[in-house]
Amino acid sequence: KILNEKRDKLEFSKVVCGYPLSIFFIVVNEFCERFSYYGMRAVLVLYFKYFLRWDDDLATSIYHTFVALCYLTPILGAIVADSWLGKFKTIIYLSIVYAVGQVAMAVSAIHDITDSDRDGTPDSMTFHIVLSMVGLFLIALGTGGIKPCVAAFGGDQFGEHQDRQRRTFFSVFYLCINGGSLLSTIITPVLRAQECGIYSKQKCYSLAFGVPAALMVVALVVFIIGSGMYYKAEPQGNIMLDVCKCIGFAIKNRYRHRSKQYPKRQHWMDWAEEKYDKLLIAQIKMVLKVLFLYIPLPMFWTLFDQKGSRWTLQATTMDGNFGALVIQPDQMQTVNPILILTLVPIMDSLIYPLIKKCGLNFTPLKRMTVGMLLAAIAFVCAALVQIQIDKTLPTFPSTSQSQLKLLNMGSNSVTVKLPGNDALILPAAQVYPFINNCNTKFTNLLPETNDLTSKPQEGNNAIRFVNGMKTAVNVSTAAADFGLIEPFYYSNYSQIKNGKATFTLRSGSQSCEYSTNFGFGSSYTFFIHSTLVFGSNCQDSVTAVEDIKPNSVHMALQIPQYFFITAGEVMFSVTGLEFSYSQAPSNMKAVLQAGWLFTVAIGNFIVLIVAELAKIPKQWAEYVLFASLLVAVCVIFSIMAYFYTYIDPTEIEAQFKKKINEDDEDDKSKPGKAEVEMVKRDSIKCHDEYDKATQTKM
Ligand SMILES: CC(C)C[C@H](NC(=O)[C@@H](N)Cc1ccccc1)C(=O)O
Repeated sequence: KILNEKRDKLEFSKVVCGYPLSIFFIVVNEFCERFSYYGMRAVLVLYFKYFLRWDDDLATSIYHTFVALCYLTPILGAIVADSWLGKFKTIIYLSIVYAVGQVAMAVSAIHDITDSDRDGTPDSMTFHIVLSMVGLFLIALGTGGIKPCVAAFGGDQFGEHQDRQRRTFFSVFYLCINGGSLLSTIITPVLRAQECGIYSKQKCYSLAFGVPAALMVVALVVFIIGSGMYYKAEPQGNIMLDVCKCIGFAIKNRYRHRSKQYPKRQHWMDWAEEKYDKLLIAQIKMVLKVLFLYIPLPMFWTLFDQKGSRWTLQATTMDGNFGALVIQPDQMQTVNPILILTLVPIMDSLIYPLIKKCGLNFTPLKRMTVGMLLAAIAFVCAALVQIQIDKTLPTFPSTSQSQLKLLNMGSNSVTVKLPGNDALILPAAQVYPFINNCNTKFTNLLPETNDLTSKPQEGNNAIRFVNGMKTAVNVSTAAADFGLIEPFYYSNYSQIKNGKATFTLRSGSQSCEYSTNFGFGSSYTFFIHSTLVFGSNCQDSVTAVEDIKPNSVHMALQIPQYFFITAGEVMFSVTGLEFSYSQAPSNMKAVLQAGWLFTVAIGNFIVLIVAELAKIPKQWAEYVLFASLLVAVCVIFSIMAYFYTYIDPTEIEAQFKKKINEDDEDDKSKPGKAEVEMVKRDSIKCHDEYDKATQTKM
């Protein structure tokens, strides 16, 4: 039967350069699917915030819940595939669900549908919220459900002696994931920035969701085109139910025979032998061994997934000016897929063969251990960068202090005497920041509200104007309106992006322009002199007073941490994907892929919990804490890995099946008591063969 299976696999698809042609359809499907997923994800928070008008907290919570759900649903997909529909049908049905979800998202983002008064804003937000939540649920079900199936289905296309090709397939598969995600994270934000609409023009979220929806349909069509070439392993009944029942029986039976009079068995699962097939017991042992090894793995993902949160926040306090190119903080994340696209081929064709040539046996579990260490190094790099950033941050008043800023609006310097302080000379048009304890009282000072207590967000610059003229002045730019500023009063802060900004100062029908350049994360108070003459150049009549310095640590300093985390990802994730396939019994390939993805979900939950619980005041210390935790987990993992013995599930299954066939034949000729004895003998023999097949250690 096994030999037939092997022959079948090769007969199903044409072979090109030693690879089954069917693989082409699977990797193209993965490319389009990841484009669809990451493209939609790239604009999701902005959609929540600006289209559905949710606040930051709600938008972030729903976003993380959605991501976590996408890594929990693989379990569902895997059970359906391995026990009921088979991988092929599961991929088809869940891809349809997925595409419907993406279309629902695109439709939910058409503001014209409920904009009956045609003012550009939806009139029934409930419609858009409900439709988008249904859409997200279907997407989570679809993307998570097919994820373990597509990888395992790809692995299934290879024959038993195509280990090398199968390893290369998993690398190419990973390249496609990152190629798709890289393209979409660049393209969909551009689509979102377009304006579209029937009655009124608004930011085009429907297009930003519509293109990923179209790509998901393409993914489905490509997968169906390959249909005739795939090797489709049949599902073997409700395997998960059998597994649970078998484990339950083994535990119960062990408990019933807990007294010392009963001889011990090699493995606690052997207590299921009275009722269950030896092959099933052996398969469960294989799965449990791998799942046990997975226990420390979520810690890697905990660090890995902070790229999107902590590291992006770190980038907002850095300078993204790369000469001709200005990088926004969230665009730094694209460094990860770019590095994947370069590192995977380098590792596969250079580093791993070189290590092999040096006579070192760089086994999958060793690679994963090194991957974890590299991720820890990435966090040490992040901590070092953070220390540099902290040195450039302004000092803000603590909770027991207050800050006073004195601005000399006159044209001469003045002497200021503050209670309990020496007199100071304040030059014209200058600000003097003064931090004092709250119990010091100042009188006769202009009350100032809404001053900054932290660096401006997202690399923006916080700008305000102080009017030193005797007439009210209106100030505006293309990006912000500061409104009418009364004489000797100040405007609120407005957020201005980096680059050149031109401000128009207007009084009645007269106006003049003032231009200046901004970096990232600065704050300025622009003081309008009393001497300003409208109609002339007002460049010399406005003084920029720097409240907070622009970010001076360059974003390029984040590249080493991205390099190490991505090198770690290549060693850990690409290897783990293949390891989960190769160590799984034939009827539980998708289930083990889902187990692997489950470690990603747990890692994401740990990020949420740690972010809430561990309120470490210094960000660099938090990075060091995470790095240390991963090193500790890595030590535990390497010990566990040392005791792990690699198996060849196909060989073990073949031996068991052979024995069962022989037993069947013997059954016909030797019924009765002799048969029981022989099964016992064979069982011992099978265990010996199992042991022989599991010789290689870490
Ligand atoms: C976490 C998943 C198991 C692995 C995989 N993700 C990646 O390969 C990331 N490098 C992709 C990426 C793209 C853009 C920004 C950050 C990460 C997956 O999605 O299957």
